[in-house]
Order: sequence, then C-alpha cells, then structure tokens
Amino acid sequence: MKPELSVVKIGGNIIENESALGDFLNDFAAMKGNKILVHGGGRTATRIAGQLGIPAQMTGGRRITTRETLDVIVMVYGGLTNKNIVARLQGLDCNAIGLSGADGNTITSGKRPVKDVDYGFAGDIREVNGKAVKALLESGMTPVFCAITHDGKGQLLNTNADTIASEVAIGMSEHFETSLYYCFEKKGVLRNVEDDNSVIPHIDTESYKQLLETRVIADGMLPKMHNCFNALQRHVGKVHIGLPGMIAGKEDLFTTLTL
Ligand SMILES: Nc1ncnc2c1ncn2[C@@H]1O[C@H](COP(=O)(O)OP(=O)(O)O)[C@@H](O)[C@H]1O
Ligand SMILES: CC(=O)N[C@@H](CCC(=O)OP(=O)(O)O)C(=O)O
Repeated sequence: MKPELSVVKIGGNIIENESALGDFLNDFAAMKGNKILVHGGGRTATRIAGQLGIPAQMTGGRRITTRETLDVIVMVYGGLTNKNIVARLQGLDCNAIGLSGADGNTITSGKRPVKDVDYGFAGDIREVNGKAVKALLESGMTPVFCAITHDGKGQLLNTNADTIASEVAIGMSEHFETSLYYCFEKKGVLRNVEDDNSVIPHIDTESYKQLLETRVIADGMLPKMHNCFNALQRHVGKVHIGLPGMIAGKEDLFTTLTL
C-alpha cells in the first residue's frame, strides 16, 4: 500500500488575513503524516504592484504577467510570502522548505502560447518531478510551493496556484495515496455565493455540469473546480474545498468532490 500524502492549498484571501493565516499555519504544522503546502498570494501581488505604480491586469481570473509584473511576482511569491510562511512553520516545529518550481527542478512549464489573449510570462505546467519532491518528504521536510515555475531554460513563469496544487497532487499520486484540500474563506462551494450557509456538501461530474450551466460556479471558483476534477480523473483519491479548519477536522461542513 502507498503511504498517504496531503496537498493543501491556501489562497490570497487567507494569506492577507493575519488571524486566518495564523490559525491555518497552526493547524497545518500540527497535521500528521506527509504533507505539502501550496500558496497563492494574488491579492498581495496586486497590492504591492499598486504601491510600485504597476497596475494589475486580470482576465478571467488570470493575471497578465508583463516582465515588470513578473519581477514583482518573484519578489512577492518567492520572497516575502514564501519565506514568511516557511519561517513561521519553522517556528511551529514544522521543517518547511520553500520552493519555486525552479528549485530542485520540481515543476517545469511552458510559456502559455498567445491565442486570443497574451498572458505574458504565464506558465502551463509540463511536469512535476515527483521523485525530487518524494526525496524531500522522505528526509523529513515539508515542501512549501509558491506560484512560480520555470521553463528549464532559465525563465521563471507565473503559474496559477490552484493549478500547481492539483498538478503536484497528480504528480505525487504515483508514489502516494494523495488527498487535495483547497482552503479558502468560505465554507465550501456555495449554491448562492451571498449565502455562507448554502454549502453544497457533495459535487460529482453530473452535478458539476449542472452547476456550470446554471452559473452557480463563477470567477475564481471556475479554475478551482476545473483543477479538482482534473485531479480526480488523474488518480488523486480525495478532493475537498472549504475553510482552512477542515484540515484539522474542525469543520463539519465542506464540499467533497467525486467523479
Ligand atoms: N459557487 C461559489 N461558491 C463559492 N465561491 C464562489 C462561487 N462562485 C464564485 N465564487 C468566488 O470564488 C472565490 C474563490 O476563488 P479565488 O478568489 O480564486 O480563491 P483563492 O482565495 O483560493 O485564491 C470566492 O471568494 C467567491 O467569490
Ligand atoms: C497566472 C496567474 O494567474 N497566477 C496567479 C498566481 C497566484 C495565485 O494563484 O494566487 P491565489 O491563489 O491567491 O489566487 C496570480 O498571479 O494571481
């Protein structure tokens, strides 16, 4: 039997909320077994780019990454956010190691081809180096990935953190029985985004189709759900979406996805 592994993703809304981030890091550090953290931080990048006079350009929930924006992203995701999270996990006795996809050649990608939109320095993932990540886990470390990959030829690329989480979970499922947790600021996928008490406890392929047709799923939830089903189709055992406390068994309600 394969050993178990949890891949946990947190997004910008948690990262920018000090009390939510502190609670999450306590829960994550206390999690037993093999674990990997993937963090976004889109909101922080937008805020700091604004302070530097660089406007954020988003389309369909994805960032247009100019050369100037890429510099900010590398500084914010790979520096400020990643290193603070790693240091705080170390302070909680979790032996975290911060990584971009370039570190240890863990995640390679290709610059997204220009079709209707030129996304600039945005990467589509080609490969997750499961062996390299497994070696870190086996030496007792907890990888903490930021939303940056590389093309293998010296170029860093900005990559959606939800996609990094699902591709890492998929890549690791050759070696581990893998569960994927998307933690964000709501209790789960909501039937009415205005009503926190309208959590849909279970979504399968059929109901996913209906939720797309009725536009219950919109904005940032669109890529998240797409990534969830991609992971399930490619051997990830469990996928959950909900509040960060779900990783510590503190939440009764969250969304479980199945094929
Ligand atoms: N049906 C839905 N249920 C919950 N959230 C939804 C739904 N449809 C759209 N959303 C939006 O998706 C957002 C989450 O996506 P995103 O902002 O990318 O998350 P993250 O914090 O992980 O980066 C929520 O804040 C919410 O505004
Ligand atoms: C290409 C692309 O869109 N990259 C994302 C990566 C960060 C991210 O995904 O952050 P959240 O999880 O906080 O949304 C961005 O720069 O916004």
